[in-house]
Amino acid sequence: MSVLAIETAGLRKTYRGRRGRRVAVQELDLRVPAGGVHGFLGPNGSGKTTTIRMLLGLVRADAGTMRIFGEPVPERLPDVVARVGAIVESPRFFPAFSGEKNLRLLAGAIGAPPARVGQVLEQTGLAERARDRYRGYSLGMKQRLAIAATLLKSPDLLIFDEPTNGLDPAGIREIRETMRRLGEAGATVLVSSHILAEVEQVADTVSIIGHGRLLAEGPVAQVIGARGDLSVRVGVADVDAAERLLTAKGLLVERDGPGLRVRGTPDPARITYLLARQGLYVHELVPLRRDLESVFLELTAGAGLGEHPGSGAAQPVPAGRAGAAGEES
Ligand SMILES: Nc1ncnc2c1ncn2[C@@H]1O[C@H](COP(=O)(O)OP(=O)(O)OP(=O)(O)O)[C@@H](O)[C@H]1O
Repeated sequence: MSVLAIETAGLRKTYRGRRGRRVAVQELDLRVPAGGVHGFLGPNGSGKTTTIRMLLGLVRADAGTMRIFGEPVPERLPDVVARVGAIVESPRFFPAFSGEKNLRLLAGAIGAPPARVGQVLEQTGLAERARDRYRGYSLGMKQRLAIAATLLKSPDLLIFDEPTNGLDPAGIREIRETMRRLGEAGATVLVSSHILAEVEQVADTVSIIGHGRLLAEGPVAQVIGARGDLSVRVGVADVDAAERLLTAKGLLVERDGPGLRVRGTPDPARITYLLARQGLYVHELVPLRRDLESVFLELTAGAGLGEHPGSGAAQPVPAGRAGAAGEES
């Protein structure tokens, strides 16, 4: 079996403050395969940042073990740190210098070859604006420059904590494309987020946490597919007759607006056949798949997270994505 990029077992962290103890991470077993993009998902306050900070040796764990590329951390962090690039907080750049000059200075400071600067500017899509001053950059460009900076030392593992916070849709798309390129080039990208729509399109695998515990993990398709059935939306003129007929044939049918919804992963071909045989012709037949957003809501609600105000678990499904019901496959 190949070595995992990140592996934690029984990880636990409790903060002690004036208002008592707060369990941030509990018995967390995280497994991030090497290569590709891994979404680390959970509502606000579910323990993502704490986990990342423990992995990077910025916060001490109370219990459990952690490995990066098979090396126990924080003990062996000095041995693996050269293979890890992370953006946990916004890095500082000189506003009056260009993006390129900022990266040259940084490359010199960390001993990265100067030729690397041009490469990382290309990788993050900043080459065209490389000579512009940093202070004129959009938020998305600033964030991409931060990613470029972490790429200078050619890390095998990149850790991004909520990298799209505060970005507009164009900025979000740029970051997403950058992550996808890095994952495809063979790096492991761990990206934390509470906004699933952003991660679903780019992640190969995901871990979903709530209250510091792992709720689900695996390839995106598997995490979605393992939970619940697929359904088919059926548009037909005589809805009553179609409903009676399909129900009589043992299908799970319910009304869905002007049409019907057939649940239980039915075969669309069988639906058209049954209806057409009785002269009921289908004018719409849409297989609907669940998306990660609905799985996430279900999981976090099940963990008692769904009703927390501001928990992020109750993120409204963005316009144009009607959750489980609205995604065409
Ligand atoms: N330094 C700290 N002292 C006390 N409590 C903390 C500290 N840092 C985090 N916490 C608490 O630990 C819990 C987990 O927080 P954490 O920041 O790890 O979650 P998160 O999933 O990254 O959330 P977000 O998406 O909001 O960043 C929260 O309840 C938070 O209030």
